[in-house]
Amino acid sequence: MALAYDPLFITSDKSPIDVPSPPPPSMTLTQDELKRIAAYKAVDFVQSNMVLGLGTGSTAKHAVDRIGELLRQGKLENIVGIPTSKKTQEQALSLNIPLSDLDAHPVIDLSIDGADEVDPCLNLVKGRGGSLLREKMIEGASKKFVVIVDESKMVKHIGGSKMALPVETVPFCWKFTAERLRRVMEGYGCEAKLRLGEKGKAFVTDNGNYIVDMYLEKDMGDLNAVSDEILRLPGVVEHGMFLDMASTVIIAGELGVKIKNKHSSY
Ligand SMILES: O=C[C@H](O)[C@H](O)[C@H](O)COP(=O)(O)O
Repeated sequence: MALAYDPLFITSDKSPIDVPSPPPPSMTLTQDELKRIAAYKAVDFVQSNMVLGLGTGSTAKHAVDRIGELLRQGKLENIVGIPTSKKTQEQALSLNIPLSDLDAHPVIDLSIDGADEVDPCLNLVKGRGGSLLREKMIEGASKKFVVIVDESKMVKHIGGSKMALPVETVPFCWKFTAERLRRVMEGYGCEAKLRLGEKGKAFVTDNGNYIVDMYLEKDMGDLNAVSDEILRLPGVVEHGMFLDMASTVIIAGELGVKIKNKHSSY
């Protein structure tokens, strides 16, 4: 379905316009509508003949829907999608988006995906939906990585939402790994909890692993140092901090759409 929304304005970090006049009260949008606006804007970057990383989650779902719609209408041609999860794979197949994988396409033109947190340097937290490993592999292999969020995802620092920073771990002795993780991050007031899925059992990722969610009280400061320490733990597969990976972040808010590009000052 076409989006019946004409953004009141679009600002980018190349534009000096940052504080537009507020929309009329009747324009109040739901969080899902904001996600869809950001997603549709990102799909403007898609061109025919591209290899695309297809993200996972409630925001990326709108982008995948839109790509399927444009393919069906013949406005896009010869697209190859690389899905970041089994769920996105199913969605893309249902929309007849041709699919492949990183083995066949080790370089991706453009990936579009949501995020759980975005900090002022465009570092991200991802994986609250459980798909961080495939996302990191695919988005890390992308020439351009466009992140789509509603404004609620913007934080002052990573972990700032006080919600989970996910870490994918092997199931073998997960408690041991969770405790090692907690110790690595205890200086930031960290709690580590196994993510639970259906019927109170451990949530299992697409890769057959578990997720330990880290809840932080304080700013971690040097994210690269913390990342290195986490990745050095043998039971850890990957964590949900996506550092210096996003090229562009599209933020949809009540007052319009804002586009932030990597390495710009704002
Ligand atoms: O594991 C899930 C992914 O990293 C999602 O991209 C992230 O959680 C954002 O999801 P949503 O768009 O549903 O907020």
